[in-house]
Amino acid sequence: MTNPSIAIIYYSGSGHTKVLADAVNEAAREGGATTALLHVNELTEESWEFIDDADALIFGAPTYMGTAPSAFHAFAEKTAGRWAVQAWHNKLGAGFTNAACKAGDKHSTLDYFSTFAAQHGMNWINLGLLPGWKSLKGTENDLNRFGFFNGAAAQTFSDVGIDGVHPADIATAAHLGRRVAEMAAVFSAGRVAVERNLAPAGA
Ligand SMILES: Cc1cc2nc3c(=O)[nH]c(=O)nc-3n(C[C@H](O)[C@H](O)[C@H](O)COP(=O)(O)O)c2cc1C
Repeated sequence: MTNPSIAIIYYSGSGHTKVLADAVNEAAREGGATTALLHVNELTEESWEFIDDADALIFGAPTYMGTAPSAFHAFAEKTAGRWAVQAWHNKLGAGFTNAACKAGDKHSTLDYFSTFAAQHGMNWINLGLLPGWKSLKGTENDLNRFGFFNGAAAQTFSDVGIDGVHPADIATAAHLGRRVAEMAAVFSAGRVAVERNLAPAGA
């Protein structure tokens, strides 16, 4: 059985979300996946081939004006031809976002990513973590410190550099990468097992 392949397709304006994308990518690799980290503005024919062949796509972008940035929407619109023939049907999908405010309408961006995946007939993998920082025992260093379920959500102050991305958010992003790698392996193995069961006896 081959390793599952995962494309991390992201946008980052000033580099904050790239730090999270790197964490997702590294964790997915450590989880046994073959990965490609792809900026939406730098997609080549090879990138598109990797995306089309991948078992899972992880979408990442900061939240701009309550949704993903226009560059990500431009990427999404370029996939309309694939949508028309459901070329990504049954791939796995997941997402992460980052914003300056604690809430910052990050929810809309994650919802948008999952809707985009649903339009393509993909299966959405959620974050799979209980919320952190929700009682007096919790701290801002908890995993999933903003209590999202649909994906990984981070907060980075607008006046800091890439060193200012919070370690708990980096760890939460890494969790998502590991989880998608694990789910992609389960899904690929399951597909092989189902196909074997469906094969005519003696085949
Ligand atoms: C045009 C624009 C719109 C933004 N809109 C939001 C927003 O709706 N909510 C929010 O909390 N932060 C917003 N921000 C802040 C960014 O989400 C934040 O600075 C983020 O860390 C940038 O990530 P990046 O360095 O990967 O581009 C906005 C920033 C820009 C440039």
